[in-house]
Amino acid sequence: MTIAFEVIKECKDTRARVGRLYTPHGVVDTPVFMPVGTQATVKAMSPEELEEIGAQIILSNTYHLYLRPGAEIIKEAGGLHRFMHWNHPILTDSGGFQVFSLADLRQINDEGVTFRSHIDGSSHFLSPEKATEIQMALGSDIAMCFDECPPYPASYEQVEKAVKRTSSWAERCLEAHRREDQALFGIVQGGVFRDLRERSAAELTALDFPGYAIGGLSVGEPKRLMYEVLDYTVPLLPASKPRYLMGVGTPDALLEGVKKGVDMFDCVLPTRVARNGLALTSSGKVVVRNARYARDYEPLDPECDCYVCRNYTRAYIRHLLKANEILGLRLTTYHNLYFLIRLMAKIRTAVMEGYFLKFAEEFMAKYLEKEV
Ligand SMILES: NCc1cc(CSc2ccccc2)c2nc(N)[nH]c(=O)c2c1
Repeated sequence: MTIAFEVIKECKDTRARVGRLYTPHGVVDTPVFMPVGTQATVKAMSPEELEEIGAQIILSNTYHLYLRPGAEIIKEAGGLHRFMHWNHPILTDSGGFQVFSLADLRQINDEGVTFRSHIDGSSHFLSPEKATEIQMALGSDIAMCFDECPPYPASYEQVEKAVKRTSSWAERCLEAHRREDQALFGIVQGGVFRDLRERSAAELTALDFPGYAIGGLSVGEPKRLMYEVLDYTVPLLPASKPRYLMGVGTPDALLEGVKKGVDMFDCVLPTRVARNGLALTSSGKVVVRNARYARDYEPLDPECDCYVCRNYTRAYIRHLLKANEILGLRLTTYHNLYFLIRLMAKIRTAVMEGYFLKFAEEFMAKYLEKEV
């Protein structure tokens, strides 16, 4: 069995649950936040720092690694774990989403997608079979099906077409998948249309994947609409299998997603906003680049016990960011990842000890969406 999942504890008053995901490269406690390492690195972090922060599993990207350095090089290097010196679980996305969001798409049809590389403009073709072969070559523990994620807003017909393709492509991925030590997850599409979500979930669960992702959300729709779709989509997925909500990871969305029964999350937010000098803290977002922190000798988050908050001040980190010093980006990224990974650990404890709903309410009362 390439992957196994067990539910350890269910929450009484919500769909939240604590689980354990067994993969060839180790065990993952869920709910889990997965740092994104698109080009075989979580930007500005070394694998040792990721371990120190408590990262259990990281994400990487078929689209990017296929274009550069190429799947062959990574395969020759012994696979993605060896290549990037990360000896814990890795999940790779299938590349479809990145083609739509990054490349200048030349054509999409039932066969696959033809696109021009965002790096050098060269022409390429990705199909369910090719995306599956690339992920087998990379050797990730969890590979994702090649899907079509429609934009938001999109017409019912557009979303219906994407559901049909996503289901047909899922069968082709399953057919092409040949690695016993790698799990292939299905991805449910359907936009914000309930009947299409139901159809997509029915067609994918009929294929009996070891895990399921909910795609096509956090693509620009209002958060309350995303939550509404989650409310009726999560129950359509088998309770005994892991549920992964793709591309979602602000603190409020993590809490809401856990409450609705989601086990796995990823988001570029913590690393991306760090590059803009924004720190996630228990009282909300701190834009540490702002002049107001020039003489602030407090840590990024006075309630955080991470290496950065124990040793550096806002004033120093602001100075580094203003001076475009690499250490500024590293320290802000380290803290942001620690903050989200620590939040997930607190959530797991709260579910285990039966106070998750109270924890969620108290956290949200303090974590103001606005900048502090
Ligand atoms: N914005 C949400 C989102 C994000 C990702 C990317 S998640 C990711 C990013 C980098 C590395 C690994 C996974 C998606 N990927 C796929 N395949 N389908 C989606 O509908 C989708 C929706």
